[in-house]
Amino acid sequence: MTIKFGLIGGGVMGEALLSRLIALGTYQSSEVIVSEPLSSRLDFLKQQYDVAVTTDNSEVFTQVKEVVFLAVKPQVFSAIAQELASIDILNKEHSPLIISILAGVPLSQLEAAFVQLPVIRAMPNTPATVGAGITAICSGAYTNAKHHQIAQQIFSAVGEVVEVSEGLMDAVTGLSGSGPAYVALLVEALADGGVSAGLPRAIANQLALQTVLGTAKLLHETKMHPAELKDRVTSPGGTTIAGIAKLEQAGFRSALIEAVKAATERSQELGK
Ligand SMILES: NC(=O)C1=CN([C@@H]2O[C@H](COP(=O)(O)OP(=O)(O)OC[C@H]3O[C@@H](n4cnc5c(N)ncnc54)[C@H](OP(=O)(O)O)[C@@H]3O)[C@@H](O)[C@H]2O)C=CC1
Ligand SMILES: O=C(O)[C@@H]1CCC=N1
Repeated sequence: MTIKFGLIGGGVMGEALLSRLIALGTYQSSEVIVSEPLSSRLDFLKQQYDVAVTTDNSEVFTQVKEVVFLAVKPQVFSAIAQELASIDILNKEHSPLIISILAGVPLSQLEAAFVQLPVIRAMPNTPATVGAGITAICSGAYTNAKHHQIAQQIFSAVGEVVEVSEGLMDAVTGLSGSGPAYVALLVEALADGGVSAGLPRAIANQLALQTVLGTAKLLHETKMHPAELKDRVTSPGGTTIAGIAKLEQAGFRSALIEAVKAATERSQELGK
């Protein structure tokens, strides 16, 4: 069987993508190879997804025909680029498409490492695990319509896809890439508030989670502006405006704006 998809870095995001791609049949298990340094992790991925595994990244490059998917930390990118510099990828019969989800690492660095290869930089997020992610993609100089279609197919398997210019990728990282952590914090804090107000923990967790899920669904399905929804919930002299006044006093909106900006700046730093 031809190896079509090679994953370098089978950590949180690598596995999230892998699990969906196999579950949806985008790639068969027998068409996938995963490279990871930790043998216990490799054993797990092999057992869970029935894919070929290796500790040698160069094996991925020499075997893969369609896509090499980079899902390592940005901090190890230069080591990997050096490791692969000696491999004659260009002289392979089929040059693979390189897809990188590394925060911050720009197309210029990727294209310097994978000379004349088609490269797509992408930023997915963890809801990809359940098919509810959103991924922004931007394409390098050597990509064509076919590469574009492959990337669209891969990321559509895990949620929505948007195309942006590369200059916006760090901002995407600060918002939707990191965003699931902000929302998780929100859910946890809402539940804590409920417990503080006397609710049993399990009920508070359920109320908090379904409130966030339901609100997101309502906004998504009706396309209502968030400000309009806020106005609809806020009865004059009622409970919600009392809660909102406290949030404004604590700088809730400002904290979120600053969080997205700080994460964007950190993404920019990771690319230097
Ligand atoms: N987590 C997220 O929500 C998102 C992450 N990203 C990006 O995805 C990438 C991966 O992040 P994440 O999955 O969270 O990180 P993880 O640490 O979970 O995954 C990275 C994996 O790469 C492995 N690895 C380390 N060195 C090498 C190497 N030389 N060759 C092959 N594999 C190696 C690690 O193994 P070991 O643990 O043994 O070191 C680990 O399993 C990052 O670049 C991040 O910016 C993008 C969008 C969202
Ligand atoms: O925290 C990080 O650096 C990665 C990138 C986006 C989400 N997680």
